Amino acid sequence: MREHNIAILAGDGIGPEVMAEAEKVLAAAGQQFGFSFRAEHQLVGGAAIDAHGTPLPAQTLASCEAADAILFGSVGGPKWEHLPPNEQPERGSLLPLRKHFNLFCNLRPAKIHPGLEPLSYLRADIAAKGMDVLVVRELTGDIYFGQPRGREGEGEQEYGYDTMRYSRFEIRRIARMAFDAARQRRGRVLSVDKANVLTTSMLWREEVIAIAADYPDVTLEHIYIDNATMQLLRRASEFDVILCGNLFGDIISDEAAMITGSMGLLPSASLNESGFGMYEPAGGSAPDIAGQGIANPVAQILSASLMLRHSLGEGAAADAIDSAVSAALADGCLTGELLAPGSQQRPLSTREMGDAIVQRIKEAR
Ligand SMILES: NC(=O)C1=CN([C@@H]2O[C@H](COP(=O)(O)OP(=O)(O)OC[C@H]3O[C@@H](n4cnc5c(N)ncnc54)[C@H](O)[C@@H]3O)[C@@H](O)[C@H]2O)C=CC1
Ligand SMILES: CC(C)CC(=O)C(=O)O
Ligand SMILES: [Mg+2]
Repeated sequence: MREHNIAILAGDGIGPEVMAEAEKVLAAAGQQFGFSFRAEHQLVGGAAIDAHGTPLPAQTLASCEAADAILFGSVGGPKWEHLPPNEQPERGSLLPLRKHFNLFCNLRPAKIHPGLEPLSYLRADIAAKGMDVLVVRELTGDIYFGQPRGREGEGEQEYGYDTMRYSRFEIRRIARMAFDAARQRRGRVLSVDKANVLTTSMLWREEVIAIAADYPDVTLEHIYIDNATMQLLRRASEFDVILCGNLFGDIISDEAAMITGSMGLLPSASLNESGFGMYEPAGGSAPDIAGQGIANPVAQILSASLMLRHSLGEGAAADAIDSAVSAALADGCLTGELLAPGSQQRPLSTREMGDAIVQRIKEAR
């Protein structure tokens, strides 16, 4: 039997709740498709601060380094917001993990599944046309990592600053990922920038155009970020691959999630050049619903599916998970945030949603 070695970092808030369901689904898929896992569970983020005084303990990093892939939940929450910025869960664990493993390529696939249009926050006639986008977000550069950054001055004169920065190399590298992905899809790349204002974006646009020359079969268009957020609402069905820097990709992927129906539906894969990856929901630790057993586990489960596909060579099992998720949703298995206001339907708990997906994986063979 094939054995995969994975590091599981559930993190904070809803992280552990949805991770438990992803692990159940992985075990069921392994049983069906003849593989098993050696999983190391490690603390990260606020949970690691509470236990070890640091958001990314050496032991957690060592487990990740030894693993074939990392399955990540989410980190952060009000409990740790008083800490100095670099010691908080997000800047002290998530961003360093992305940088440490050079996970420059973040893939966020967002789709309105046929039949699930009513879940979308789009107007019905627009949702009816569907949406199937892949946000390709650069993940290790931009204003999230650029130096210098800081705070200086005092009183009313105190100011904060960050540096938006991209090298030609970084832009070309992520642009190639987007064009390659478009070749496997509908052959269209929409590059998002703010080249009417930002110097970084001017370089971004120049380099994306240069890379496009190697992909004559792919159509390239450019759009400013402000217009992109509104066009996505107006004509979501026309978008294919959306290529973005780190900041704009962060923003537009949350919008794409809500077009499918919920933050809790959007998975992501963060990959480096050798195909090593960390897999995590696009959303965060959702402190507003944590601890209630009501979070939607689908984004975590679909992230596990992306892990099987991109890092572990288990494409058939990934297909089975994706189909089971679609089938469960189509059968009306819905967690609370997916129900329309005033709906009389009983929402499924996190665990019941996981069970519904496991059941459909087992029935599929
Ligand atoms: N990758 C990560 O670890 C991320 C961490 N964060 C952190 O998470 C914390 C909360 O951030 P927010 O801005 O509130 O964003 P969030 O994504 O955690 O939550 C935004 C909204 O979406 C809902 N939501 C998110 N996931 C859901 C799920 N699986 N099922 C149902 N509803 C879901 C939440 O209940 C909330 O109403 C912050 O500390 C933030 O820094 C935020 C984004 C990503
Ligand atoms: C800490 C943030 C950069 C995480 C986030 O919002 C994301 O990756 O989508
Ligand atoms: Mg985000």
